[in-house]
Amino acid sequence: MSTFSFLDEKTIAYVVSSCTPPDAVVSSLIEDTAKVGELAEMLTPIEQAGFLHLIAKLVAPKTVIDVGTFTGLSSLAFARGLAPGGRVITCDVTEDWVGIARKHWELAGVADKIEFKLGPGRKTLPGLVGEGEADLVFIDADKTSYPYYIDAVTPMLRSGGLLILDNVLLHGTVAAPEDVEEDLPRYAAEVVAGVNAKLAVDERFETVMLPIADGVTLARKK
Ligand SMILES: C[S@@+](CC[C@H](N)C(=O)[O-])C[C@H]1O[C@@H](n2cnc3c(N)ncnc32)[C@H](O)[C@@H]1O
Repeated sequence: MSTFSFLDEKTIAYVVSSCTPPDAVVSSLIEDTAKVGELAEMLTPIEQAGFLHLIAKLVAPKTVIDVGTFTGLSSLAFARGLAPGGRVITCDVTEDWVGIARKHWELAGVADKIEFKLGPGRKTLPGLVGEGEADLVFIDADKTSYPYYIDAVTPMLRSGGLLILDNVLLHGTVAAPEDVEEDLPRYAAEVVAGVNAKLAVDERFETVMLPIADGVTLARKK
């Protein structure tokens, strides 16, 4: 499975081997995801999944919103770090891979803590307004909708809550979107570069960008 990193393969392997190893459930989820073919590269890299899990344990959220379910690894990482009685609400535009997700949520004993909503994030997120405040939001779906997603979830995020954005470096293209030849990747790079620039000066948040995997931004709502 090839998930993007700025590090060379040897160094990635070293990083992964220096983290707590995945347990049997996560290993099985990775194996099942590899069988979906090329799209397996959408899976959150294993070292990033460990990072998200640790963040959840530190925050001990009651409500997590996870935009972009795929085979369920990020939701699993969050569900295992919830406060007692907490839940993860996750959405995806397709249910093609939710079978893999549900199988592993069951195996981990967290299926009852994760609610999957089918539909585009732009439709699903406004419907979450009545669900109470969120403590943690992870955005990892279509990159060109990031500005919309941030606007939609910011009012739902409690003060002190954490917004996490994935792929904020977009393979490095965000530093110079004008150098990207193809139209759609260039547009995505422009959009994400705009998000990064705006968030860095957004006074509602304290923001750090981490060069882990394809870039992860943590923004704490003041
Ligand atoms: C990078 S994957 C998510 C990876 C996942 N978070 C994990 O931990 O492995 C992106 C997911 O976003 C979904 N997606 C794409 N466009 C979407 C949209 N408009 N609304 C909701 N989900 C979308 C894709 O179907 C895909 O499953």
